Amino acid sequence: DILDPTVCSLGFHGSLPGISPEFSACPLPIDEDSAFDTGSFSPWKRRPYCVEPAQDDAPGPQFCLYTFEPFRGDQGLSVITTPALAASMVDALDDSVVPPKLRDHPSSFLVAEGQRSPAYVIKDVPKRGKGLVAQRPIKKWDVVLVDYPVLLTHMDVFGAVDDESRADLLEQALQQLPKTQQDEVFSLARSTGGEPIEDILRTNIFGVELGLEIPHSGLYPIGSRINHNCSPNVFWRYSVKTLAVEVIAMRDIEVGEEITQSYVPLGLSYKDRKEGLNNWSFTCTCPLCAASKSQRAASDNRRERLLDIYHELNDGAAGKINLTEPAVMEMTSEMEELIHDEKLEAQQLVYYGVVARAFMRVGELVAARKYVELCEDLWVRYAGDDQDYLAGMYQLRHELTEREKKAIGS
Ligand SMILES: C[S@@+](CC[C@H](N)C(=O)[O-])C[C@H]1O[C@@H](n2cnc3c(N)ncnc32)[C@H](O)[C@@H]1O
Repeated sequence: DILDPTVCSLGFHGSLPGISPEFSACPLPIDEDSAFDTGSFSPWKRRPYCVEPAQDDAPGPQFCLYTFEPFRGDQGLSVITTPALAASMVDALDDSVVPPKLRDHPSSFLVAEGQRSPAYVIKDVPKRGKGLVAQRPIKKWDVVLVDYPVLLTHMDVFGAVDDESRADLLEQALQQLPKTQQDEVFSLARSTGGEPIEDILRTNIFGVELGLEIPHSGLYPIGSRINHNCSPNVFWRYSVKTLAVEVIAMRDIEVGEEITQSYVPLGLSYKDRKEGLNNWSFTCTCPLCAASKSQRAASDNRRERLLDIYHELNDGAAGKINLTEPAVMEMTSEMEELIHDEKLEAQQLVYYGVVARAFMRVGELVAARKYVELCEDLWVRYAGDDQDYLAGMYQLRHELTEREKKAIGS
């Protein structure tokens, strides 16, 4: 569907050579030169400012700074990316793409005044600087907050652009934002020392995407206040169509409980988590990391066993080893218990998928259907309205339906 003119914001029509007239409604890439030649750089606030990648690197794309204002109420947004990707995200700047449920959320910048206050407060938490704490009970799957970025930066900018040009781009990117947002950014935590803007980014950015899964870093002023926990209670749901991050509860959260996410892949052992968190330059003080050595070792054992089960089910599903139906059932219930003990609810998503495939392999289609449905329900919740993420899931359902038809026919 890359040539569908109605989906400009997900394609790269602006950069396609010989663009035909029916696609002319799609935004074209704008860089410094084209903006100068045509005198137009709408919808951006100023003429883009562009830099080339460092000379030593293989020739790469030019990166430009674009600022849009007002964005989501009276906010601003600066984006450092390629001209083609900037053109591809123009639809996302329009408030009309934001679904009503996100506009009405108490934390949304677009919410009507006088709505209920957010479900969290930002306050000091011992040993972790500031953090988000629940100020009312939050139910599993509730949207805890909705946040929009102030700065999006193409990941290659951190490697391919020389230090001076990058510092220049980042400084201008912040200067072009409204003053209140600049103050907000400069009040964010710093952890690595060195040049302040880069330190703020290193401490607070999270990975998002623009265009067709092109990695960018996102600076989200409220989302970035959420501390890390090795058994987190929320996850981030990002939408490339709106640029919104929805923070969703993955279990019930009590009043006074800290709202936490995982900065590293879920389910890692203590040693691997520590290694992963090295990139963030802090020593984790979450309850699991702060637990006694023996408690940590017991948790590591459970996490390792969980991983073993995953591999065994996966190998069985792929036909690399022979599995029996009772073995799949036994591993499935052990898996459920381990996930519960380790508070790793978000992992059910991957485990249910592999359980479904393992049951299909041993010909237990009723159980396979149950886990496909459970898995599908979770995928929809994790992916939100973004159908693109669901393709793998639909493939699994399709395979099962074919197997069921064959079983009925035989
Ligand atoms: C994205 S910020 C989170 C918000 C930050 N605490 C604040 O005051 O704004 C990441 C920084 O928070 C602190 N932090 C987050 N999770 C932590 C944890 N589990 N243990 C210790 N420090 C943590 C670290 O200093 C880290 O560099």
